[in-house]
Amino acid sequence: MAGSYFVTNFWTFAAYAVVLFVSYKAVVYTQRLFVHPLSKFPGPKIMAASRIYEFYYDSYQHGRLWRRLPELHKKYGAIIRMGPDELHIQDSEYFDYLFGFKPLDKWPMSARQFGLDHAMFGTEDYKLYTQRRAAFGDAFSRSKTFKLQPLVNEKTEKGCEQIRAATRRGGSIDLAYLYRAVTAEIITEYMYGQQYGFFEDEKTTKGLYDRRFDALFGFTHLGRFIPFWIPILLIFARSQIRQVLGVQESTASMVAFSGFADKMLKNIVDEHGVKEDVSENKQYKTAAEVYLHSSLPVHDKTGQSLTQATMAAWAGGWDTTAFSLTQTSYYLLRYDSVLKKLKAELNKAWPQQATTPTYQELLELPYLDAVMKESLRLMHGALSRLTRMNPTSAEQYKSWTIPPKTKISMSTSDVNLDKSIWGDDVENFRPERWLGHPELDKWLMTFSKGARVCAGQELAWMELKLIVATIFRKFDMEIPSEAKVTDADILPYCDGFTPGPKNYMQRLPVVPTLVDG
Ligand code: HEM
Repeated sequence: MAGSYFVTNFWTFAAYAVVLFVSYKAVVYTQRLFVHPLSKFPGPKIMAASRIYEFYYDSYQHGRLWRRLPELHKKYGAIIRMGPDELHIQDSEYFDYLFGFKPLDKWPMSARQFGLDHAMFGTEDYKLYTQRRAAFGDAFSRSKTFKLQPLVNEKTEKGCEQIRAATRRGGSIDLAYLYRAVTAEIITEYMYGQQYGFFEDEKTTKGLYDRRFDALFGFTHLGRFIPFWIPILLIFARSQIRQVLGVQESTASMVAFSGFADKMLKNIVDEHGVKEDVSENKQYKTAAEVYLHSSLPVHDKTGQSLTQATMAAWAGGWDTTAFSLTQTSYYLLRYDSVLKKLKAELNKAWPQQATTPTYQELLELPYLDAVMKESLRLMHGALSRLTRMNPTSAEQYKSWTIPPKTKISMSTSDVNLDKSIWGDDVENFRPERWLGHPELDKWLMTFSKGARVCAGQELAWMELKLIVATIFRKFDMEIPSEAKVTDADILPYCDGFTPGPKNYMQRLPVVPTLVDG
């Protein structure tokens, strides 16, 4: 008797709960659609009511919202309501304005999407952000970057040695992997003062940029819906799921690297100590040391805070650059006329390949510059929309007044693919469009803009030019037809914040031969 009483009551309670939940949701959706301060803004009703549309395109379809948004703009205009509290604007002039030096916050959900609350990337508040950015001092400045040229050359030479080995055995080598090893070694040594062994451990290196596992579970985008889960997932569930699925150990190597970073940081702290005083005026070797000797409070320079701050800058500093290097090499090997022009310019500027050109010399080469800019334009930097929020005042976009606390998002890809700037062949790789047009530089948004512009862009530029010039001056290469490399292996397709190709992991096998002279 007591059992059936309990069951009856359970179902009554469950029915009430469902009715209550549905009524609550109906009230919320009605409020969002008809009473909300953003209800007058155009856009699909489903996006105004909930974030399910975003979830479908980004988590379920593995990062495809970035390609859907331009279609929505075509239908609804330059400003659309793309979430209950979010507006997305497609207007290159306005990008320049909003992402300039306005003291705006970042939307908390996008700031925390990788669980890096203590890093620059994860900092919402504008003031705190500028303090954390200042903590890296001149570590990523142009003048400091110039001093890193021997480091870049040394790691590039290590890469060349691997290509030479491939020529000796008459086989192929995967440039996508090789570039990751080069850029990861550069940023690891510059950040932590030690090598990790990316060249020696191909499996680990590939594990770091293999996005299949993340795509399967939609990790990158889940972080924008449930950010507090991400650190926990990364530390525990990831390795559990990996074991259950029998996925290769290399997919967990980010965790392994984190352990390595902690050890390096401990060494640095033991050696230098953590000080709040920056007046010492000392030449610090690594970016982590610069950070440690900043005026940030001690709690920002110890434990998880220190690991996150340095790991975030480290993580932003190699796959991005290597993705762009791989994409550039693919374009060069696909467009013979572009390759010939570049080689002619390099051969003239650098007649003896046994010598090493300086970065300053490479800066004088217009065609190299045009090739790199064109490849970066089509790479976009971040495929995810970037967000800003004014916590206290309204923002104005044309006749639209945007209430305070509204998330305003914009996409670098919208500017990089704006036909009114680049012309109708905007999707094509055509370096010539840059020649004699310095006014176009302002529209290259791949490193974003203003106060939160990519901190490492000077280092990225130096790596891109030195590595491409060196590899293409010293080697001829071709993509073996049996490797069946297509755009799906190389070009930006999935938004994993930074770009990923359709097949989740870049690969570019090439058969190299040595160039004479
Ligand atoms: C081709 C190479 C690169 C591209 C396309 C790129 C692109 C970007 C973009 C678009 C952002 C802005 C993200 C945002 O607004 O949330 C960013 C931020 C950042 N980048 Fe890069 N990056 C590159 C290389 C590097 C390198 C070599 C470093 C070296 C340390 C680096 C360090 C950072 C850091 C620390 C941030 C965070 C700044 C912040 O959150 O405000 N990046 N990068």
